[in-house]
Amino acid sequence: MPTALTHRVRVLAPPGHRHDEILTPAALDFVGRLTAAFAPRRQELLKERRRRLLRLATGSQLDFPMVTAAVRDDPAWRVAPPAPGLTDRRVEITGPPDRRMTVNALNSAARVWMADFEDATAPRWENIVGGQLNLLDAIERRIDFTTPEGREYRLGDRLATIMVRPRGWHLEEEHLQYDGQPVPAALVDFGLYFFHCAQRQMDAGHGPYFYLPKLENRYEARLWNDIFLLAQELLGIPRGTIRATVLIETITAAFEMEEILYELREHSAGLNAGRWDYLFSLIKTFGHRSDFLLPDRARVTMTAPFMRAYTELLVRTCHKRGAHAIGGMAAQVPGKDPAANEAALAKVRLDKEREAEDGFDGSWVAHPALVPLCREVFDRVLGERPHQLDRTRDDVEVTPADLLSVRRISGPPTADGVRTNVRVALRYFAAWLRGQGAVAIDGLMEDAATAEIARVQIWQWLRHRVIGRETVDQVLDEETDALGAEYPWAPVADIRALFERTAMTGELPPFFTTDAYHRHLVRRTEAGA
Ligand SMILES: CC(=O)SCCNC(=O)CCNC(=O)[C@H](O)C(C)(C)COP(=O)(O)OP(=O)(O)OC[C@H]1O[C@@H](n2cnc3c(N)ncnc32)[C@H](O)[C@@H]1OP(=O)(O)O
Ligand SMILES: O=CC(=O)O
Ligand SMILES: [Mg+2]
Repeated sequence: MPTALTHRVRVLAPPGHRHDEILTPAALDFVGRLTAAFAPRRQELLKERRRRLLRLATGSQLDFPMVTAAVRDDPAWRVAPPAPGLTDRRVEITGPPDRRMTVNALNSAARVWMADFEDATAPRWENIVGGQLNLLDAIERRIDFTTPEGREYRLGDRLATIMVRPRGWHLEEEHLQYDGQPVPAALVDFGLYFFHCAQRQMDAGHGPYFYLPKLENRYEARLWNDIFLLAQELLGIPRGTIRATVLIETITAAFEMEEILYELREHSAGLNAGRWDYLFSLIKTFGHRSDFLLPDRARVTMTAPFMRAYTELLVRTCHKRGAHAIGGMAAQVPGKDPAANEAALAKVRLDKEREAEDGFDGSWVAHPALVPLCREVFDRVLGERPHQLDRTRDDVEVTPADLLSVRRISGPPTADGVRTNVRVALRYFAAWLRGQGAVAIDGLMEDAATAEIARVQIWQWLRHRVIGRETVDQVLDEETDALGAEYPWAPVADIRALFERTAMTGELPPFFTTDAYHRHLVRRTEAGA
């Protein structure tokens, strides 16, 4: 590599156990190079996000872009063929890369494990560096451990393929700075993993594989592609080794699915239907419009016409281009009560059956106990085939109006719906501030995406006066008290203030995570390593 940039990259955090194995001068230099090359473009794209949001708020219409019609109409291009370990993706488990869950996920019999630095991780510095260490240790097969209670965690023989999801473009990593500015969090997560594990993964017969979250348009996909090209070049890894599945989880990206595949075509591993952020994005983008008023979250299911339009278009687009279409996350997780458990499994089964029948090539589960269920459902449809890319879904025709036909399921929120959103948001915030990015609340998996829905729904209902401020204040009082009683450790005043700032203000803050990160998770030291 050319001259080192190490002196321009600084770690502003107290040294942690084994952090020096991840934050090596060479790894920091690599992240610094990516930052130098791409941070300005990221800034520009974030500005464009804000400009577009404003245009959409002031009457501009969403449509499939005219300027890229030639890309959509050209029948010739295809994405790269599936890379080793990514041909058969019928079951994918997701979760944060904490040590115990890393072993459990890899052993879960899922084909793929999405190691998540994003929706399922609260971005405390220890979680970020610790997650990288766990990945490295797992790939090196030195992660086995025994708990003080004598429980053994050992990697088995057949492990899931690892795909890493870095944080989204909106987040920054305050504990790592380049020329005195925080490094884009996405480049920290991508860069450290790629630096340490790309070659190791190739030696083990796989490769450096990623999930890319919260993209809003084709330019953001192009940015990732350029990052991949430079990263491969800097480390002497053959061009086209990286593979990435893009989550279609913003309403604007849904209008550019084909273009996103095109931009990433030599590194593409298909698209995933990230339903929770998709709903969040829809409310955030059109929250000011009364025709986008949504009812209780529990009523907005995947069978709503606009959600079906989105998933059908995703399968059609992927298969037209030889790319895998991966289904999303049913939120139900197994619990201790047998009846509730049975009901949860039945709901997950229905969800996976619909996806498999629609043509998806595999889907996500949130818990190891759901792996057999998802596999069984996809086995039934796929049989011996590794995927169903041959199902081209030429029957599907989706118009912009179909993607935006929210009005067809509208209706007023119920008292239960209001309480559930307040309760979930407060409880999730408590977990997140404590360093846990995914939790089970009342039998449902909650993570950053679902918590975002909870708080923006309250904002939207207040904005359109379908609920009154007094109602929310009263529920908030009750639920804050309940939280304090149940979790005496929780900083209830901070949590309540976070809710008020992100759900009860005139102007909707784009993400609760950016606010909460800066106020509560940053522990910067000026005299770091
Ligand atoms: C919108 C989206 O982006 S979805 C994707 C992001 N979200 C996620 O990835 C959430 C993933 N799931 C989870 O984090 C967890 O399942 C939770 C938090 C919802 C529930 O976790 P728990 O309360 O620990 O569940 P439970 O007690 O039933 O776990 C039983 C065992 O399964 C393990 N386990 C549960 N979920 C997972 C998982 N996703 N990956 C690996 N292991 C898991 C637990 O670690 C525990 O292991 P142990 O017996 O060795 O201690
Ligand atoms: O990341 C997945 C989602 O549903 O959001
Ligand atoms: Mg998401």
